[in-house]
Amino acid sequence: MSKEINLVWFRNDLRAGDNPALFYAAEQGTAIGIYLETEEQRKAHDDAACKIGFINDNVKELRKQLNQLNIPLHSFKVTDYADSVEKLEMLVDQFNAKGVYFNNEYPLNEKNRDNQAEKILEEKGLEVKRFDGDIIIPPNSVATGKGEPYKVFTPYKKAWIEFHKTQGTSPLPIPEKQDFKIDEQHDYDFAQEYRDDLWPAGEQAAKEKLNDFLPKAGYYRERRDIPSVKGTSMLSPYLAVGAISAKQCISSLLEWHEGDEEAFYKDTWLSEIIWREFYRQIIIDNPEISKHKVFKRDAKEVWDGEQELFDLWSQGKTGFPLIDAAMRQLLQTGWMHNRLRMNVAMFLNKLCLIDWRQGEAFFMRHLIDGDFASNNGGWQWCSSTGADGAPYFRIMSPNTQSQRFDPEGKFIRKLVPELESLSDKDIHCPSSEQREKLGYPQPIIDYKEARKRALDLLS
Ligand SMILES: Cc1cc2nc3c(=O)[nH]c(=O)nc-3n(C[C@H](O)[C@H](O)[C@H](O)COP(=O)(O)OP(=O)(O)OC[C@H]3O[C@@H](n4cnc5c(N)ncnc54)[C@H](O)[C@@H]3O)c2cc1C
Repeated sequence: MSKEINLVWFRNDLRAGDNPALFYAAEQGTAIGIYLETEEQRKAHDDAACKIGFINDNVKELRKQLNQLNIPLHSFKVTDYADSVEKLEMLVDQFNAKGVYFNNEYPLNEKNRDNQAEKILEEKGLEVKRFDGDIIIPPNSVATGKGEPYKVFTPYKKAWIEFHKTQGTSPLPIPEKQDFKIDEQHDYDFAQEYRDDLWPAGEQAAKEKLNDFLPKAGYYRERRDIPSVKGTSMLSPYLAVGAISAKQCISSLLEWHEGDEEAFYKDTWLSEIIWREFYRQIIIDNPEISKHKVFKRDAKEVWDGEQELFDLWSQGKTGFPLIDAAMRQLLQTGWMHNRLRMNVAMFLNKLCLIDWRQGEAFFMRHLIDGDFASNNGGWQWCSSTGADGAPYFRIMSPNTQSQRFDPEGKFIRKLVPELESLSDKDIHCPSSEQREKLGYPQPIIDYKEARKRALDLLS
């Protein structure tokens, strides 16, 4: 007797390992993979061309991986989320499927799309199964003593760890090879350019990146703030498209700690993965964030800076070497170091008084790891409007940060070559004459004045 067909609707979970929707669909019957590229929705969400290109290649790598298990993967172009639900309905009929399996996505548009798909498919008599593959502990697993969602990271992290101890860390394996003959597979190619030398696509490549990083995990705490050093994992693009799961990452981290749970739960890198979980829980609890609202309802929003400042910031022409180096890193690679993301965000928002939402959208349009929850969380943290955000008076000084985290100007020299010849001291803040001689812009703001203005407005 032939097994029932279940469609697996892939979205930001482009992997075969630790993929609950795929695993259980295959366990229950014959799995057929579907990927729907929503062109218009991507524009509406400001997704970067480099991220779209990376997704395209990850879909192709996933197809290769699945085909070895006799699981086909059909990819199609649709316009928006409403269209993707209609397409799914058609595919269900075409494949005579009994069920549709997928892993939840948490931003509001995606949640609405999924609820709509579930309703329509269930009305057609299909079995719809939803899983949580993008988060390690299921949504709403932890709450404060009053039963409310956490708004502050440290107690959230503590509760997260306690919950996690009861849950275990084993990721799901890849499904067993199925008995199915693949005929033709529909392929929609939406290739775009991205730095595939830095981020080769696929789950295998993601695992190799993780394995390169783990031996250095012991130095993460001391190196993670130095942009000239490869001190962080650079796994964010893979996590954003789901080529690797956060659970797979931390299970390897526990192995690296040789199963020593005490050391594992104290690990700084684990803490960063928990920040990712925290921001996901924040958008689950606060759907209005997906509609561009601030988390802290009483936060002051005083953003009336000149648009020209935004334009110069976005081109890496602020006259502040560290800020310009950071923005050029983003424009050239699609990625920016975390310390620099904080610096450029505070610079734009607090010192230039530009609405953080403009910076948030610019980041999405250029980041290969663009992720709504983490990006919004990061921007609202920096602008002091977010959950457990920086206090309003915390404004990073670009020159002090530059001296502290790039003391010899190694990072600046690489990204702002016109300053290469300057001494380690001068490179952080060249004199007016040096700027003129080297063709480097004068500072677009006076730091001290801008800082004072921000403090007056925000206090
Ligand atoms: C203004 C701003 C915008 C940001 N936008 C994004 C974004 O769009 N996408 C994104 O993935 N991260 C974003 N971050 C968080 C962080 O900068 C990146 O995750 C990190 O730089 C990625 O590099 P990595 O993979 O080497 O990180 P590692 O230091 O190796 O950390 C491992 C993983 O933990 C997660 N992580 C680390 N730091 C954070 C953090 N502060 N918040 C949430 N998750 C974190 C990421 O998934 C990361 O890949 C933003 C931060 C700020 C301040």
